[in-house]
Amino acid sequence: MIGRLHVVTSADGGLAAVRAALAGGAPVVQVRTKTGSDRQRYAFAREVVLLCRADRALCIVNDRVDLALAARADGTHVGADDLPIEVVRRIAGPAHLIGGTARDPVTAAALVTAGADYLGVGPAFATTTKDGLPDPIGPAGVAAVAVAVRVPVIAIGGVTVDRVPALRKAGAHGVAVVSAVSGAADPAAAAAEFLAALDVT
Ligand SMILES: Cc1ncc(COP(=O)(O)OP(=O)(O)O)c(N)n1
Ligand SMILES: Cc1nc(C(=O)O)sc1CCOP(=O)(O)O
Ligand SMILES: [Mg+2]
Repeated sequence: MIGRLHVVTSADGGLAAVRAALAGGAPVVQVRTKTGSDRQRYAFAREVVLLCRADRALCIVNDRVDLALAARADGTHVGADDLPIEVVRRIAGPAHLIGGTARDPVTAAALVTAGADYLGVGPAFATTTKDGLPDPIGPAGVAAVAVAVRVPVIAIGGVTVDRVPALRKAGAHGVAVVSAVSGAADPAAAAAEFLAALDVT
């Protein structure tokens, strides 16, 4: 089963935050880059893959299965504007982890049928990290998806340590966070606090 804490890299986040999050015990790091040349994005992803390997953590690349495969990452997370999950599966093969973004149960079920190994579900709460998101679905929206699928649900969007219990009660297997870890003054301590809240020791 995939890890319960997915630390997503921040737009301005470099390797220092990734190193610290891994030192704090993060089991999964998601490389989320939206700017830069493919060469730069590949180089960053590859560095994160190597850091994750050294700490026995998984590395997942957002949006781009080509970058994920080039960097030898463990998986790819795709959203509504990215390649369809069945295409990612065809390209990447059966061992590659594939996550999909779902905001409602119908979409969630379709993504699982298409081959998603886990779902990122949100925005659970309001966030300033990403523009253009729909209204937060809250723990109730996360629960609606969680009961509809049999793959792990990872809640994302405005997740803080204090909000973890409500999300776990809603059926979330885990959480994905950008600002609360990658943007924290002490990402190692922040990751460790999340893991404690998630009952991962
Ligand atoms: C775990 C997780 N869930 C959802 C998302 C959002 O992905 P996506 O829809 O591809 O949007 P961007 O992150 O690309 O803006 C995610 N990254 N991780
Ligand atoms: C990247 C992203 N995707 C979301 C979605 O709901 O699809 S919410 C989000 C931002 C999460 O950042 P933070 O932990 O700082 O709120
Ligand atoms: Mg994406």
